[in-house]
Amino acid sequence: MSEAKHEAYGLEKVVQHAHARTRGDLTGALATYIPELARVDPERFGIALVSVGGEVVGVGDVEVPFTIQSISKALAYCLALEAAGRDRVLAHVGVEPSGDAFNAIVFDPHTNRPYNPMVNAGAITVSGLLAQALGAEAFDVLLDRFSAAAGRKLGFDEAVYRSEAETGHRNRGIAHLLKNAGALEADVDATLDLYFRQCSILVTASDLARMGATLASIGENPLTGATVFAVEAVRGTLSVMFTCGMYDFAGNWAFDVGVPAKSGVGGGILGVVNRQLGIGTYSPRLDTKGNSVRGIAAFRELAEELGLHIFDPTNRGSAMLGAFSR
Ligand SMILES: NC(=O)CC[C@H](N)C(=O)O
Repeated sequence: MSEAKHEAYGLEKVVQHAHARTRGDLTGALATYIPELARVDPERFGIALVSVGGEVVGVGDVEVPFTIQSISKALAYCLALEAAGRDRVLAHVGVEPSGDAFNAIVFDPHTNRPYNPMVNAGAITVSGLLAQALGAEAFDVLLDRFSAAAGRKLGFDEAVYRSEAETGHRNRGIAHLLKNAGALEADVDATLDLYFRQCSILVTASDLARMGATLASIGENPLTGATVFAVEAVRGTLSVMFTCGMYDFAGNWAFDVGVPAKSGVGGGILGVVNRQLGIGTYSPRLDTKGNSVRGIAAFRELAEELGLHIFDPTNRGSAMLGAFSR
């Protein structure tokens, strides 16, 4: 599409087209490791965009709540960089892509630390750092901060939390191995409790887009004006989202879509177009790596249509939204 045509169509039309072109892909499967995730409506599909100038576009099921799951890893890492400090966080969790599945039981052999905070081993270590730094208040602080990033008070799915806690033997195994390796200092049970709780926070595609916009505007929520995260923490978070956010699909994603992102097995993807846009998608059917099939397809379409790839010289996202006009 030419630039002129884009402007005539407007961003809403571009998003509508991305939704229409990708909604027919019914491949993939719901997560089934807990009954609550296997019960969600597989047809749901929403795409939401929020600019750093505060413009909002939503198409499809953008107000349907689902559990944030692994997308919490990105925001928890951002909070840990602040609460525990950069050096302490880096001493416990690396920043190298692992190339392994999200729940792999593998640590960096050079450091005996988890590879990065975007896979379970690293995220559990981050939850431990938060549990230590914030004590019994850790979950409340985390939920408040996630809520501030979304610009509204977020809820929590008690049933998902209970199921995660009851069935999370692999995560328990990982936590004990982290403790054995010295990467995890905090109490194993307190750490896992925080990890399972943070995975069970309820969000919508619109929330993810607003959270993304908060990261895109370097920590300030563009809709509320609140300063949610420190600049340094956002920089570190976006870096690991870019290199590790899509698990063992991260390289492919960086090549094709080219924006920092984080996915979760609840079906959400949060994407950040630096200094321009937050993008949130929801579609619960997952591919074999645990990423939303239609979410990936929608991001590919948007990246192509709007030139969102970090190295794409034809970026048109901000021009269309007037994102730099304020
Ligand atoms: N990839 C994910 O979203 C994984 C989250 C899930 N609760 C787990 O820890 O296994």
